[in-house]
Parts: sequence; C-alpha cells; structure tokens
Amino acid sequence: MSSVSAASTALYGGTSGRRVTVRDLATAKERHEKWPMVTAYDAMTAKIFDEAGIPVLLVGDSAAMVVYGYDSTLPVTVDDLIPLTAAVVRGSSRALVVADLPFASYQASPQQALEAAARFMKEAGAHAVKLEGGRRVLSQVEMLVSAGVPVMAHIGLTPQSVNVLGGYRVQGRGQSGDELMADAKALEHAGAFAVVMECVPADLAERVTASLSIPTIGIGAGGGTDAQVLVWQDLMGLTPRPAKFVKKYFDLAGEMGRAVRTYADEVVSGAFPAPEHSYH
Ligand SMILES: Nc1nc(=O)c2c([nH]1)NC[C@@H]1CN(c3ccc(C(=O)N[C@@H](CCC(=O)O)C(=O)O)cc3)CN21
Ligand SMILES: CC(C)C(=O)C(=O)O
Ligand SMILES: [Mg+2]
Repeated sequence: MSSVSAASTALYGGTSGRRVTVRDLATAKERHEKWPMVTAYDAMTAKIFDEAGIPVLLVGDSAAMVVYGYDSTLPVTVDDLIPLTAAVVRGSSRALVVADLPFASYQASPQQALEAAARFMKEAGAHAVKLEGGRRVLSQVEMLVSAGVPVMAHIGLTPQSVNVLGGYRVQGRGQSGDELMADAKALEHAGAFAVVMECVPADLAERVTASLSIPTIGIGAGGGTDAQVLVWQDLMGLTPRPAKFVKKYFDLAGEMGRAVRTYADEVVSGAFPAPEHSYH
C-alpha cells in the first residue's frame, strides 16, 4: 500500500489487496472512519483512483454530462453505461464499483429494477447499484436486496428529477427536511447499505447521519456525513462551471490545454518528433 497517502484508515487504503465490500463500509461507520468516493468512467482513471486507495468508485449517470456531453443526466441509458462500468471494473482491483441506474431503468417496477441491476452485474461486473429516490422506490430497494444486490440510495437533489425539482438546487430546507429524514430511515429499513445525500443543508445531513446505522455519503451536504463523493472532473478542474460544493484540487483543463498547445507548436515548428522519438 505504498502509493496510499499518510491519512490511511482500515478502509481507506487498508483492505490489503482484496476488494472492499459493503461490510467493510458498515465497519468503517462503527469505527467513525470517514472515507472518500469518486466517480470513474474509464479504466485508466479507475486505476489511478484505485491505487490511491479510494475504496468506492461510482460509475455515475453524470457520465451523461461529463462523458457524453448532454446537459442533464436524463438521456443516458443502461447500454451507454455498461461499457464504462466494465472498463472501471477492469481498471480497478481493490475498490467496490457501484453502478448508477440511469433514468427510467428502475422506476417502473421492482422487476424493471432487477433487470437493470442484473445487466450491470452480469455484463459489467458491478458490485452494487445506486438509484435515486426515497419512499417512492422502496419496493425496488427491497426487490434488489432480496435478490442479493447491494443498493446505495440517493436522496436530496436527485438529478433524474430535475424537471420536477425545477433545477439543480438545495433540497430539504425547512419542513421538507422531515421528509428527507423519513426517506433516509425508510431506505435503511428497506436494506440499503448506504445513502447519498446531495445538496442538503449541513445540519440536516448531520442529523440524518446520526440517526442511521448505515453510512451516509455527502455531496454538497457539509462535513457531517460518513463519506464524501465528487465527480472526478469537478475535483480535477475539468468542469467549466462547477457547483458551490466542489473544491478544485488541480487545474487539469489548464494543464492539458498548455500541454496540447506545446505539442501542436512543436509539430508545426518541427521540434517534435526528435531523433529519440524516431526509429533508426
Ligand atoms: N460534473 C458534474 N458534477 C456533479 O456534481 C453533477 C453532475 N455533473 N451531473 C449530475 C448532477 C447535477 N449536479 C449539480 C449541478 C449543478 C449544481 C449547481 O450549480 N448548484 C448551484 C446552487 C443552485 C441553488 O441552490 O440555487 C450552485 O451554485 O452550487 C448542483 C448540482 C450534481 N451532479
Ligand atoms: C454525483 C454522484 C452522487 C452521482 O450520482 C453521479 O455522479 O451520477
Ligand atoms: Mg447519479
């Protein structure tokens, strides 16, 4: 585990070679160990995050926006996401790989949810699935759990409902905080192994975290959750206008722009390729 940074825990960088399991995540909560999750959509970035000790990789339906160039997550399909998920599984060896069930692949019925989850597990090797919604998707969560599929829930800002929510905005302020708390408890009772809370007030996320025995994963939910998740293009500085909850850890867009301009200049000037890049 030499490539893992100093702040290592039993979970973050610590399962000595084998894949992280949902049971490891439950244990981490008991130990009050915080852990990081990032998205991944291809084998090479998955390998980098895996070797850095990230215990959970999410193949998000955010691929619709950051991979496929749509302006919402709605257009992406199971067929679009399966090859990306398979690549992330192939690129990783330690991380638990969670596949996001895309819009309209699970809402219709528990049977539809199991069919979609089964495709991610059989065709891509995903270890768990994530779906959006609270009490309205309980029958789906129960079906998946009874079939042996670990389910990560996702409440608060649920981007697949952007046309009902009226935009990507904070959820759970005031009265609706009680609804969010009730959703979280119902999802835990239905057997979800973790719950993502997106764009909710920090104090609410902290109260939900204290009320649940399963891990909570925050994105724009403050520092009181058990784990955090970010879209990797956001934290690496590839996203043009990231949300307020994003911290930019690198200027990848700037660095890549500089590098490709230098390459282009050297092709034009004849400086590249040099003799050492040529076969003799
Ligand atoms: N690159 C990327 N990162 C994400 O985190 C992400 C996606 N894509 N696609 C799917 C959803 C959409 N998400 C978003 C997108 C935008 C905001 C945003 O700009 N929010 C405003 C607050 C608006 C308000 O509350 O009025 C912000 O300024 O933070 C939030 C979440 C999160 N998810
Ligand atoms: C931002 C995370 C939670 C997500 O659902 C996604 O990347 O699709
Ligand atoms: Mg998603």
